[in-house]
Amino acid sequence: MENIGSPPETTNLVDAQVTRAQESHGSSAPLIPTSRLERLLRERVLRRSSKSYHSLEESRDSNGDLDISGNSNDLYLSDGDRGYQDEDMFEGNAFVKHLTDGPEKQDARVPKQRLLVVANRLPVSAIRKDDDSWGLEISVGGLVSALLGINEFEARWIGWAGVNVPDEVGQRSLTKALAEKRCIPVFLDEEIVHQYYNGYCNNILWPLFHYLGLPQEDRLATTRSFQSQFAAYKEANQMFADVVNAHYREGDVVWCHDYHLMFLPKCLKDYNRKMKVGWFLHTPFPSSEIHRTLPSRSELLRSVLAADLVGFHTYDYARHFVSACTRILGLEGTPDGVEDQGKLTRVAAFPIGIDSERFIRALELDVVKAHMNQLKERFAGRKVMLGVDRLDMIKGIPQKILAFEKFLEENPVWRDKVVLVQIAVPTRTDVPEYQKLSSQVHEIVGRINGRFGSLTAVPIHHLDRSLEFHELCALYAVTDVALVTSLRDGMNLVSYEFVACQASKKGVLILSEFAGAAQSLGAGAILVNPWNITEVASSIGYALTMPADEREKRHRHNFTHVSTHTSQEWAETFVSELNDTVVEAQLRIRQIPPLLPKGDAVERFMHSNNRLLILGFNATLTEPVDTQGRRIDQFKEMELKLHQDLKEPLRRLCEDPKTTIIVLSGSDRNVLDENFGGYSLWLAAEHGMFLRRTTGDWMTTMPENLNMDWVDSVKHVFEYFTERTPRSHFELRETSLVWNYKYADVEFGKLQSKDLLQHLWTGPISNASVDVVQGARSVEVRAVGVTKGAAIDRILGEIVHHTHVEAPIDYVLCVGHFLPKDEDIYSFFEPELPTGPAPSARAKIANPLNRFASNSTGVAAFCRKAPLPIPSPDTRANSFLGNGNWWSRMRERMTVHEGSSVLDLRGENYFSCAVGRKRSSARYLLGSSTEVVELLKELTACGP
Ligand SMILES: O=P(O)(O)OC[C@H]1O[C@H](O[C@H]2O[C@H](CO)[C@@H](O)[C@H](O)[C@H]2O)[C@H](O)[C@@H](O)[C@@H]1O
Ligand SMILES: O=c1ccn([C@@H]2O[C@H](COP(=O)(O)OP(=O)(O)O)[C@@H](O)[C@H]2O)c(=O)[nH]1
Repeated sequence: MENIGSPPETTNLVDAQVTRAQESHGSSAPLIPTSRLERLLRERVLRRSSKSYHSLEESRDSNGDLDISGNSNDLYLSDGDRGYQDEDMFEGNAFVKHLTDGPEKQDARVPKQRLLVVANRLPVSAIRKDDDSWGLEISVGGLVSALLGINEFEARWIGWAGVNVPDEVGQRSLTKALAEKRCIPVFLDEEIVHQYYNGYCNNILWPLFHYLGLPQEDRLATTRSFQSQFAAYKEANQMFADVVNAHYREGDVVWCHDYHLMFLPKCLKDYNRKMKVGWFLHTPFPSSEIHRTLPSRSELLRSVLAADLVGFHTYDYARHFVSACTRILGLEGTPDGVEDQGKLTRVAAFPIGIDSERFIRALELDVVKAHMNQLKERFAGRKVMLGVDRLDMIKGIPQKILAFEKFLEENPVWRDKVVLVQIAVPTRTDVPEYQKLSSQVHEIVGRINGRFGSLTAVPIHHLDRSLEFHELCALYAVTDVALVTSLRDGMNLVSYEFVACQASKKGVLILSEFAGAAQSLGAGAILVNPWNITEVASSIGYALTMPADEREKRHRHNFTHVSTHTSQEWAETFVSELNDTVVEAQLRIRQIPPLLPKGDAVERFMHSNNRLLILGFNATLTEPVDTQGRRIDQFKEMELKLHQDLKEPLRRLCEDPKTTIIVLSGSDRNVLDENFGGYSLWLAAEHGMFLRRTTGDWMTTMPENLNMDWVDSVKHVFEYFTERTPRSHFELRETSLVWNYKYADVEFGKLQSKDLLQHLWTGPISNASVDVVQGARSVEVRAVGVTKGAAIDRILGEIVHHTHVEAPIDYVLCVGHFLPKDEDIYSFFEPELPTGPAPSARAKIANPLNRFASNSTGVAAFCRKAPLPIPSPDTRANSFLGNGNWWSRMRERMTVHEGSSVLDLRGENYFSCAVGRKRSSARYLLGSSTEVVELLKELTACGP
């Protein structure tokens, strides 16, 4: 497994894993890996040692001797039904062996985890023989081949049997026949198959994901419109989900496969959010620029993101997916995956492999040897070149044949010394594009054979059918040069299988650089661009004449890879990562503060006598912005406007004599004046640097000697980057500057912000007393120590000074979408809060009395003895420089005054609440400003 970035440490999880590993392996050795990487390494070692033990055990015959013939693995599809040619495909196959064996025959030492594999296609396709009798044939394709290698789990396979079964009798009998193979059918009727499989899957998603673009929408035929095909796609996915839900048992792992089932993770999680759901894509995931052309682009991405773990064959595909989520959905891409409101979907690369042993063992079988002899005889005196592909436009079959033609054209001496055997397995034959391809290939092959063939031999042997397993192994083994020219290919297992069968011949692999396999077999193969016919033709010449020692070295390299990166390991790694991801997510959730208990907040508000509401502005009291896949209207969004629905409740709260409201914002005075000028409340602009009661004038709490000399040069840097970063902008405030790249291209914006920071640090602010505050998509430069938390003590002092306090403040609600730097405001009221992000602890503070709570004598500490003087500029400067002197002095002066206290706050009457954030040091969370509106409405309902 290759993570798309460096993984975080997960010690608790690791401990659990280690304990599990120790238990299951009976080891008492101290295994204390501290990171995910260490754990994976450790598990790999354990898996390998356990595997060699198991394989030794399994390959011993009854006499205890080693049996490498493979004959002990003889398998068949159904009792008394051993006549199908394809049953040989199951030869030595781990999954089918597992499918065939009952649980009682499994290894009793370690209970296996139940795995529900959900793929469009079952490993077997059904053929109806009679009303209630069925023949089962192995399905062809890389996905089936790979998954057949799994035997570590107690697996069930859920999928479509490739046949329409409209009648109940047939459905019942097929279900029964498949149950013996541990397969569970999803019955799709003809119309759904037409729209979902032929239509949306194979006519839209498949070409798009392979960079062939979208087909023209056919407006005249409703069955060929995106809309109806997408509707069928969703319907089919829901049908798969219904079957999964019916068979799911708590603790099962559900592994969804491929582009057919992108909607499935969401359907499953909607039904049961505790289900462990993984999704793996077997095709490439294209650049986000391609994916964004798809009309249902956002819905599909969001549905996939419902999974816990999302896997791809290569790092490139994973990167493209993350990039599509950031660019199209506006979500955060992290080194671990995609984050949405604190929920992380892990995204990683898990390159698939094959069950190499199965191929190696097969070569020892007499039947395979016999096939090899026949082939050698048939092609005696000629070098054999081989292509094995489904007849699919992504496989580049015409390009391959044209390159071969060019080679023959340019190298007449080879014309009777080489043959190209092309196995083109018919596939998706109901899709018109595939029908066209078939005619095109036949036409080219005919032309070339006519041109270079003789009475006794033709240069191209083209077969429009699949081969049985033993024939295929024999063909791989006698081949001199394999030719894989996919225009795009998720992985391409044919290249792996060829390598596995070449232990003695050490033939050459010519491999398209656009196949996922190029990442793993690129070192030993000759990589080509299949579109460059000249290059492929010359590579053919090079391969055919390659010296033996070079062939040997190249082969050894690839053989090592193929025999160590098996499908088994691939599946085990994915499932083990999925298990871990779920545990990690649970740990993460525990660290997220709970939602604000609104009822409690309202109830306590109602029973209090003097309430203080501290409210942020941006994203707290403004209209929510929907970035979920919609184009952001930058123009509208940049103009901060008070939420329409908030106007009335805010007005009523302001009229309440028992409630004081402060709007505390980073925005400048004008913005606050425009929005709140008509209300009776306190405004604290620029993080509290300016303060006014709306009935009075602005006061500046800014120290007179505050050095702002840096502003011009920072402004210069910000201007420079704004000019060079389309759709970024900057705000020049009186005490700070903010450069915002929220609307710019995410990745470019991030790069530019790194560059900008470097310019700042090495230039204008290198010696200035400033703080640089990085937001999710912004960089702000402020005078040092300016934070909302640092300002609140001064603000309170001013308010106390200007207000006639009849009863002590006994209720505080502090709500905002604040930057981490400004979250010090939350802890201002509870100094015993731990500084680290451990909000769960916050909810259960042992001492309900905070710093302002009554002391043992019942007298609050925050009381005024005498009128509070406005601090001098010097003392203000101290306050803003964050040394706390001013505050301590003020507190010293605020002792008992005629027996009444100014603030008497108990822990349970304090509600700090972060809006639209998951990671916060606030006690509670609210989802968005819409929920703030609801809350304030409920508070007004309490009446004055
Ligand atoms: O089921 P079909 O429509 O007949 O198609 C057969 C399979 O084709 C695709 O295979 C992919 O998976 C391979 C294994 O990961 C990979 O090596 C190859 O590059 C892919 O093309 C498809 O993704 C499967 O779902 C189909 O079953
Ligand atoms: O006559 C054939 C030809 C091919 N295959 C199998 O089909 C799979 C093709 O997988 P690949 O990943 O190369 O491409 P896909 O067809 O999945 O796109 C391989 O496992 C082949 O062994 C097969 O079973 N019978």
